[in-house]
Formats: sequence, C-alpha cells, structure tokens
Amino acid sequence: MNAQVHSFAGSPSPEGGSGISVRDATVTYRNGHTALHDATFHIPTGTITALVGMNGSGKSTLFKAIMGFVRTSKGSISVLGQTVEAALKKNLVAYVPQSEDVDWNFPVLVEDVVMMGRYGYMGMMRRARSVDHDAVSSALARVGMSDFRKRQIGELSGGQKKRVFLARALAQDGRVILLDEPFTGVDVKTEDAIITLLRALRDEGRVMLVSTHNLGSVPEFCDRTVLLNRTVLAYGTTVETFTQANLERTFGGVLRHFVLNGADGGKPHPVGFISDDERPLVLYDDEQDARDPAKGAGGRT
Ligand SMILES: Nc1ncnc2c1ncn2[C@@H]1O[C@H](COP(=O)(O)OP(=O)(O)OP(=O)(O)O)[C@@H](O)[C@H]1O
Repeated sequence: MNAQVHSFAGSPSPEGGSGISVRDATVTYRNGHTALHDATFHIPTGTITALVGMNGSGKSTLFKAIMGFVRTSKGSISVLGQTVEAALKKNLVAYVPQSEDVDWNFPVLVEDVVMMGRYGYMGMMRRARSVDHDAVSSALARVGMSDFRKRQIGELSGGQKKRVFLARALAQDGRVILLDEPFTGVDVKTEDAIITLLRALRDEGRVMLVSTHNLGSVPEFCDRTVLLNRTVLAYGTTVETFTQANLERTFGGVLRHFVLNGADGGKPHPVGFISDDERPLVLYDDEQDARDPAKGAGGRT
C-alpha cells in the first residue's frame, strides 16, 4: 500500500519562532527507569503539534520535563527561548491533565479550579484581584461553562471536566499549552469544540502540544507531529511525518491495521485503517488521502 497522509489542518504552520526546543533530552526516574532518552525535536510558535506514541512511550514524562516537574539528566529543553525554570516562573506553560490524574472527589467548585490558573500571578496569600476574577469569567465563557461555575467539579461529565481544565489553562494565559489526551472519553461535539478552541489559540500565536491516541484526528487539526517511543522517532509537519511507515515504526505490532475493500461510487476501493484507539486513521490508497470516518469524506474543515 502506497498511501500518503495529507493534513487537513488549516493554514500551513509558520516556520521559525522560538516555540519548544528539545535537544538530546534524557529523563531517568528515581527507580532507575529511563523513560526518555536522547529526545530531540523543535516546534515553532503558532502551531498545534500531536504527540503520538503507545502507552508507556514517554508522553507524560516529556510533558513533565517541559513543565520542570522532572529533571533531564542529559540534554536541554527551551521554552519560548527560555529555560524550563524561567518559563515556569513566568507562568508560560499551562497543562491540561489526563482525567485519571485528577482526584474528582476533592470538594472544589468549578470556578475555584479555574482560579488555580491565576495562582502564579498572586502573592503568598493567594488573594484574587478583579483582574483574576475577570480572567476566570472570560475563560469559563470561552469554553461555554459559565453556567457551571458554582458546581462541584466532581459532579460534571467527562467532557465538561475537560473544558474546565482548558479554562484553567486559558485563565493562566499560558503561551504554551500541554494537553494530555484531551479527547479521551469526550463526545464528538465536545471534541469539535475543543479543536475549534485550539485553532483559535494557535491563531493567537500560542504553542499547543497534544498527546492523543485518536490517530484519525491528528491529520485534521495538527500542523505537526512528534512520534515517540522512549525517544523521538520522527518529527516535523504532519504531512511529512504522519505516514503509515512512521506509524508502523512507532506502534510496531501493537497498532491495529486493516485493509478493507470498500465501495466508492460502485467501484471496489482498497481502504486501510490504522487504529490505536476508538477513532482510526483511514487511508485511501488511490487518492493518497486520509479521512476521518466519523466525519465522512474529506474530514472537517
Ligand atoms: N514516577 C515514575 N517513576 C518511575 N517510572 C515511571 C514514573 N512515571 C512513569 N514511569 C514509567 O515511565 C514510562 C513512561 O511513562 P509515561 O507516563 O511517560 O508514558 P505515556 O506515554 O504518557 O503513557 P500513556 O499513554 O499510558 O499515558 C513507563 O514505563 C512508566 O511506567
């Protein structure tokens, strides 16, 4: 099968800009496990980049390293031209966690979760000023969750919780936003809303790095892709990087891959599916095209 993957992401991503630069980064945990070794890639500003790899390939570890939560034993990471420590101090990096990483029994209101995004701008007493309250209100409005601000976070649906954590990142005004599997457990409508928001944030010149197992969504909205398996196997524009050969290298035997004889206009039509999760990537051999089956031909615009 000689399929190539085309990107449906809007305008081509701008080259240059300081973005995120990772050079030969190695992270070894205290138990001696090296989760990431010699990882190198660059992402310019004003882009959305997919971070793709199987379970345990080091995606969350890379996020933690970019946030300064784990140290690199080798190599360097720069965020908007600054060290990780400087970026952390300036609240430049916002993080939207995986749902499993959050204790939903913790009794806290939606507006309090979003206010956490403002902590870095407050003094020791964490006294919110009007600018902080305004930032929370506008972030909640932007994700369509204003009506839920007085609700306990644990009472919300999975998709609503994701929106609240996105609002926290917006309230922080992070120039770099790391999203850990934002589409897991959300319906297609919420996924659409998140993608629309990410595109708007890209147009504001922010950098988004999105870990995802939904391979079908990647060509649709990610300008760039980083493929990971304990090191960076490939990185670059999605058009050049998100190829069948690279995906097979990334997932090996773990990837589900089917070739079907579909029918298109009455003609038999070979179709390939590559899936790491519930939304597969669809490859149309003769059109050299990739489509999202949930959205029909041509994907979303
Ligand atoms: N605190 C830790 N101490 C020791 N090992 C860890 C720690 N955190 C993660 N690991 C290990 O490092 C490897 C990479 O884990 P990581 O969470 O970065 O993977 P991931 O790509 O995010 O996986 P998933 O897709 O399942 O979320 C795994 O083998 C994991 O067991």
